[in-house]
Amino acid sequence: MNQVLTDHAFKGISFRLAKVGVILAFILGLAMSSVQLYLDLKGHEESLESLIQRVIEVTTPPAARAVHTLDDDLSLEVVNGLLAYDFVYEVTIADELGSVLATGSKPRQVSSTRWITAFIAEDSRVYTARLSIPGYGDSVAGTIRFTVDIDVVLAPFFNRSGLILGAGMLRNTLLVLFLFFAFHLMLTRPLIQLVREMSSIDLDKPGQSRIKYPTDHRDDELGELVTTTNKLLDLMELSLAKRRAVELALRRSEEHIRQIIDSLPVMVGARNKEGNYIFANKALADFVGKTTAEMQNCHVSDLLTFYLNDVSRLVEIDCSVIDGEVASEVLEENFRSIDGKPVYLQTYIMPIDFYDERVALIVSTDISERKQAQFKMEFMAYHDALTNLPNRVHLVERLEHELRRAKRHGYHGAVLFIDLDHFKTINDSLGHPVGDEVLKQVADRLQRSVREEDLVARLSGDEFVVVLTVLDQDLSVAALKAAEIGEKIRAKISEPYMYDEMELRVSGSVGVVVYPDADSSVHELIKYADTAMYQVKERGRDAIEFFNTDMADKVSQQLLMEGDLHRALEEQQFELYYQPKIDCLTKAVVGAEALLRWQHPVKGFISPVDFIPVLETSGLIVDVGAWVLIEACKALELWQSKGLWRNDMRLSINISPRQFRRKTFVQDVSEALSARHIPDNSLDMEITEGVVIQNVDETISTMAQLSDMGVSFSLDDFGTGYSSISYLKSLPVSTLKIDRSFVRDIVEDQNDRVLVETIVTMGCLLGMNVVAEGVEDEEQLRLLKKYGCHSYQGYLTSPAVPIAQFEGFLTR
Ligand SMILES: Nc1nc2c(ncn2[C@@H]2O[C@H](COP(=O)(O)O[C@H]3[C@@H](O)[C@H](n4cnc5c(=O)[nH]c(N)nc54)O[C@@H]3COP(=O)(O)O)[C@@H](O)[C@H]2O)c(=O)[nH]1
Repeated sequence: MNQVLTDHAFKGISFRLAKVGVILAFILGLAMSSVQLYLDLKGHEESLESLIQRVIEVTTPPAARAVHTLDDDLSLEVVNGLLAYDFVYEVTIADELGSVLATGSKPRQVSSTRWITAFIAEDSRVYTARLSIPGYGDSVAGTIRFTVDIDVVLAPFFNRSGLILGAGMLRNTLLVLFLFFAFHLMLTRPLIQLVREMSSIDLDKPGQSRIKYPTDHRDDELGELVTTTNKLLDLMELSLAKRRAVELALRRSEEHIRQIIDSLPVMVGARNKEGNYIFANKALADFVGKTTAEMQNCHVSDLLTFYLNDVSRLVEIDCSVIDGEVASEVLEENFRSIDGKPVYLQTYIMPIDFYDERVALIVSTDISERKQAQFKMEFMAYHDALTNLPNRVHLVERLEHELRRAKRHGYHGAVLFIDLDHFKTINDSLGHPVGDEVLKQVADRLQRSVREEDLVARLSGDEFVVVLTVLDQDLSVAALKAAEIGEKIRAKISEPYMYDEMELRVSGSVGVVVYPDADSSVHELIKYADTAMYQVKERGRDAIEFFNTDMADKVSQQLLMEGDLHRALEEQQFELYYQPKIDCLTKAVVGAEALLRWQHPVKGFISPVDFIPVLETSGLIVDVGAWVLIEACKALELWQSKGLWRNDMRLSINISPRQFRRKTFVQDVSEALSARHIPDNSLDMEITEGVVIQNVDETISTMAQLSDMGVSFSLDDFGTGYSSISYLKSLPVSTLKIDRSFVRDIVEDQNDRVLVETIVTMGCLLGMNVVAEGVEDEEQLRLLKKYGCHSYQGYLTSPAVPIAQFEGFLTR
């Protein structure tokens, strides 16, 4: 403590002020003393000169006399007289010729001030006076010369100067001491007290600490300092309270944000450029099996051990995002969970400033379910749901690849088109589950019959395609091998199938085409194999047939027609003809069927029997069917406006299965109906059993929606297909149409008569209208009337005719 005080004393303001005072006093004292001494010195100089003058005045007359009289004694007396002065130490009297008459000297006094005298004046000074004798004019009789010791002359000056300087020093010293104590008492001590008090302030509670006023300093600057300091303490307390409140709010908000981030179902983390996690939310920590605290500073490579991609690449991406080389990155990350399941994350990486560091913010979402669904969809897009075999899309892609490969390497492969014979019978008689089981077993047998590098695909229903890749470089050897494998496949298909202890038998018709075949495309190859397969069917089924040139002609004709049909739609070569439907009893017109006609610009009229199947296979039937719908509505509006159409009449249009299955079909019909002012319930749609049995539930739903719009349904070609009462009951069908193949031979063929009668009875029992088509003569009509058939259409009354002709018919 004493040391501190001593330190304070010498470093304190009092000492420094005293020091400054002393230096100033010293400088001032020195300056004043110097002036005073200088003036003193000048005074002395003047006194000396007047003394010397007086000495010369007193001494020269006797000295002149002594020279004049050559009186040595007198001269000596004068010399001794001068030496009597304490400041004269050498005297010489000489005549006019310079001969010394008398001389004298005395030793110089020892003096400590002689060096000062030499410094401020000179050591000695020589005076010479001319000696002249009164009455002899100005003639010089001789000279008297004496040397003055200046130090002796200045001795009184030195004495007084010492006194002045000593007194000044003493005064200054006393002044310093006084100032030091005064400053110490009045300034340093109270300041030290203030410093002590300030050091003892509790900085956590500045408002509770008070600085005391030093005694007798309440109203001066120190008092002011204390008052200001106390106010400052209050302000500090206030700002501390505010800061604490802000900190608390910040902490709470941080906790809330943390809670929110932890509750997010997405994984949020932040990694620095070294790949260390500096933040992780709960979802992320859970994902890697750690706590959020444990995640801190963990390196990405230590955490993502079950990561299936390249971890070092992650760090590279982080760095490029942090350095701003890329704005952000979206990755799909692939993991394998502990139980071996694949886990997919979609991860966004973007830069953020996290405290004082720029890091990569990682936000990952688990997209495993979406990915699985996507894989499933991708699989479904390329595979058949029943057999899991590749579907048509897959087949086309793979065959394109194989075709290119075969052309490049100069070898041959083969496409086998397989269709099961009478498979429909199994489906119809034993039900779809049995049919499905057979199809699965066929798929299995096909796969077992070929190599792994070959492809087995299911096109639709009971149609399969096998691609035999890399058979041989020689065409005939390749064809032979294809025939052998085709035969093996056919034999395998013919083996019995077991279902619920039932033995089922199915055969297969196989069409084969060897590729590459000229410049045939994949679609052409499939078509060729399909054509060859049809050839087998026509020749009696359960065999193999290779595609040949006759078939090629047929196919190319079909392809040509496809092109013509595209143009026909664009160039409006189609026309609708109308065939009246007649009430069997009253012969009144009860409606009509709209039938499509095509007038080819070169080939003339082409039968729908030839072009409708091409429209179907090419998919053009959808656009053409839409055109038919619009044209029919237009006609209905016209007839309504002309008063030709009665409210109980219906116009039927044919709807192809492909058109009916369109997702937008209901909407297309709704738009077509609302675009025209047509009578309510005037449109009828003829659908075949093929439409219905593909998906009964969906068909019922579509039909129900259309029924709500006033559309009625007729089941076309009834009797040629499934003809099941079970689905007839559940369908909103109002009319059964007896196929013209049964009407044609009704007069001659007992079986057809029975069949037609059964259909009519069944229709009546179900409360449906029954229409017979293809009625060409009165006998057929008579029988139909007899069986209770409601109406008919046929050449007996009118074939399908152009609209103008039909309008004439309606008018009549
Ligand atoms: N999806 C669509 N299919 C359509 C459309 N227009 C016609 N078709 C279908 O084409 C097939 C052949 O039709 P078409 O050559 O027009 O034959 C129809 C009649 O002309 C014919 N018919 C009518 N009366 C007689 C007759 O007394 N004798 C006889 N030999 N033939 C006759 O029958 C056909 C009507 O068939 P259906 O539709 O089953 O009532 C045919 O399958 C049409 O369906 C279309 O726009 N879309």
